[in-house]
Amino acid sequence: MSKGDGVARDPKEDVLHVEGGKPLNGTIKVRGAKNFVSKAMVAALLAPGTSVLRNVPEIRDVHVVSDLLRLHGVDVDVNGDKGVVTIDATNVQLADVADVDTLSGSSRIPILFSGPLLHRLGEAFIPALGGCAIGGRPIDFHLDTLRKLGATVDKEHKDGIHITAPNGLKGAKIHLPYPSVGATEQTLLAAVLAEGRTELSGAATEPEIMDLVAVLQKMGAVISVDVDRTFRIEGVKELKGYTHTSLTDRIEAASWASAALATHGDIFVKGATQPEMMTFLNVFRKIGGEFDITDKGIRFWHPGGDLKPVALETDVHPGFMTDWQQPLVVALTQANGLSIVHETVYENRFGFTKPLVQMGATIQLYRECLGSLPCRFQQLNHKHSAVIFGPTPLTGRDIDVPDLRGGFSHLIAALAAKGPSNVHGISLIDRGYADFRGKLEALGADFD
Ligand SMILES: CC(=O)N[C@H]1[C@@H](OP(=O)(O)OP(=O)(O)OC[C@H]2O[C@@H](n3ccc(=O)[nH]c3=O)[C@H](O)[C@@H]2O)O[C@H](CO)[C@@H](O)[C@@H]1O
Ligand SMILES: C=C(OP(=O)(O)O)C(=O)O
Repeated sequence: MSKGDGVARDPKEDVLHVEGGKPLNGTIKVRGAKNFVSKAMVAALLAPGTSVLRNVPEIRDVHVVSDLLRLHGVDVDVNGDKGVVTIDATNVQLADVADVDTLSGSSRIPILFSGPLLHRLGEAFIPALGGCAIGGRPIDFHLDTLRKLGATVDKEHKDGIHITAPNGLKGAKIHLPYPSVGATEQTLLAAVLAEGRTELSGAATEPEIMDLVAVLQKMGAVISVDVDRTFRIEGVKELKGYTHTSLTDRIEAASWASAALATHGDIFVKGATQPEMMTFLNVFRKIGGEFDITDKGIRFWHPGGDLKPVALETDVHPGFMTDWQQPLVVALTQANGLSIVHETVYENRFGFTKPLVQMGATIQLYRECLGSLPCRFQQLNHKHSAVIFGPTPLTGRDIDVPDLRGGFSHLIAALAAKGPSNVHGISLIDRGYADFRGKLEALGADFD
């Protein structure tokens, strides 16, 4: 994640002193998904009128998207306590590009404004994007999709990438070379109001995308989904505002589950739901973690004794999510034997393991695909496979948070380690983990 995200911080205060070695025990509540809520907020831009989103987490990405919407003349009210965001997109205007650029540095969401702005205003700018620095994160699929729908993309414009569609967008046949979450959402947000039919094959089908489809359907869109990753979108003439409750953040839930394993703890994650977490739960069980699913949430705990190693590959849904990988790797440092993790979604998502090694973990990175199938990164020289040998005691130290999930992983490592750690750049975690300090307190962590 870009550290230039427009939030001024005093480095001396942006640090957590952690006294590790204590199990995390207790109950916490997880709200809506970072990777859905931000997209649903952009969807509101498609329709004049008011949209209401519930179960919204108090994370920085929500504020970034709120401010971006406001820069476009949209009325946004965020009630953090209640977790309700109300958006009135009756008025929409083109924002000042420099202002958007200043804000957009911490998130990848601004690119998703393209379709709605093209429909409402006939033009859009794509600012410099942020998001976690875990790979090159190109936007070629997004631009190709917009071109196929009839937009003109000018990469030479003095203010950045300028997109226009003076004659509106028209339905098209689009195939994604890889099931990209963002490019699938880009297509949905652009095609719902395009003239005619759009067929999107090779699409991603993450639960957060399906919740976005639910929101769009509430707004008046006609979208069908086939089992073979094909979406069919019948363009409609207009949409209206929606009221919707976000699905739970399955990444945050899995992160706390990993924290329970790594610290020998017992955490009840209120709000966690089984269907979106099935793949994670299978792996959690294979490692030796215990869980109990109730109507209110899922309890995760370390039952004592040895944890078992696993071999896993990250993948698009319904595979094992890449965003689950980093926190789980910390737990795997405590499993008895060799675990193998093949990261197939991002080419550069193991940088966070270096501080873990300095804390005592044994983790070796490989350029080869150490999985059942070669991935897109085969022969590309990226260290995208990790072999973790455990159990290794971890010792506290000074750590610099590199990105959102890597940062949470370092926090877990510090909590599992013997002795004190200083985790620097801790506010990066606020982008995706609501009130993590309050939750740590509720779980009995020793920190200040
Ligand atoms: C805000 C948000 O929802 N972020 C999530 C979203 O990111 P995001 O939508 O950015 O991730 P994508 O699914 O698009 O990226 C997956 C892969 O496709 C590649 N790619 C993507 C677009 C493109 O135009 N060209 C291209 O080559 C990327 O470099 C990456 O290797 O999905 C990821 C995969 O589940 C998650 O890790 C992120 O947490
Ligand atoms: C990679 C992530 O997010 P983003 O796409 O916002 O950088 C994440 O949430 O782990």
